[in-house]
Amino acid sequence: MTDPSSTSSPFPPKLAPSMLAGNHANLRDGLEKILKLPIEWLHLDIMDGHFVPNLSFGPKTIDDLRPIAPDLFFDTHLMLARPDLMIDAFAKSSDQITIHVEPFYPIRETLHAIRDKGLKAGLALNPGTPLERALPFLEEIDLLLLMTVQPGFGGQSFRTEVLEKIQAADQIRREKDLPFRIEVDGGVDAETGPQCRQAGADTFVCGTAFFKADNLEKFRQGIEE
Ligand SMILES: O=C(CO)[C@@H](O)[C@H](O)COP(=O)(O)O
Repeated sequence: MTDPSSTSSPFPPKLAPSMLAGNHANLRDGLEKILKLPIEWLHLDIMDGHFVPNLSFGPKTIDDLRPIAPDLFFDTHLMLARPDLMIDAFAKSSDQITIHVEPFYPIRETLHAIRDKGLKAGLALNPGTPLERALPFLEEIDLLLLMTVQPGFGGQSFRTEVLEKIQAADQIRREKDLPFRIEVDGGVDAETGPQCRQAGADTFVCGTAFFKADNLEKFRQGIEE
C-alpha cells in the first residue's frame, strides 16, 4: 500500500476526469456526474488524426461545455501536429493548454502565446520521449504532462516504465525549485494512480477508470486524498 504522505509534490493532488471516455452523444451527462463531486479539474483531449491516429472533438464542443461547468478548471490537451495554429481557438474556454514537445513547430513561442492569453501552459511528452526534451522549457511551464500510454485512445494499459521518468521530473523540480505540476495520463486508476503519486505526480487524468467506477466519490477519494 502506497503511503501518499511520502509524495514530494508541492501541489495538492487533483483528479482530472477525461471527457474522452464519456458518451460523446451526451457529454452533458458525463459532465454532470463530475459536477456532483468535489472535483475541480476537467481534462479535454483534442486529437487531429495526424499527430495521433484518432479524432476527438474541437473548440465548439469545449465552448458549449463551458457554461455547464463555469467553475471547473478546463485542462485542454492538444494532441495536434500544429498546436501553434490552434491556440486562439481553444483559449476562449480553456484555463490551461498543454502542447506536445514531439512535433516540429515553435514550442517556446507557443508556450508564451498561451501565457500571454492569461492561461496556464503545459508541455506533454509521449512515453518514449526522453525527459531531456522538456528540460529547455521547464522554467516556462505550469504543468509537465507525462503520458503513461501512447496518446490517441482511451482504455489502454498503464506503462509502468514511465514511473522512472516521473521520479526524475520530480527530482529536477525539487533541485531547481520549479513550480510546475506533474500530470499523468493514460491507464490511471485506483492502483496506478497511487504509484504515480508515490513517484512524484500530483495531477491524475482518468478516463475509463473514472467513468467505469461503481462509486465515483470513493474513486475520487482514492486519487485525491
Ligand atoms: O490523452 C489520452 C489518450 O490519448 C487520455 O486522456 C485518455 O483519455 C486517458 O484515458 P484512460 O486511459 O484513462 O482511459
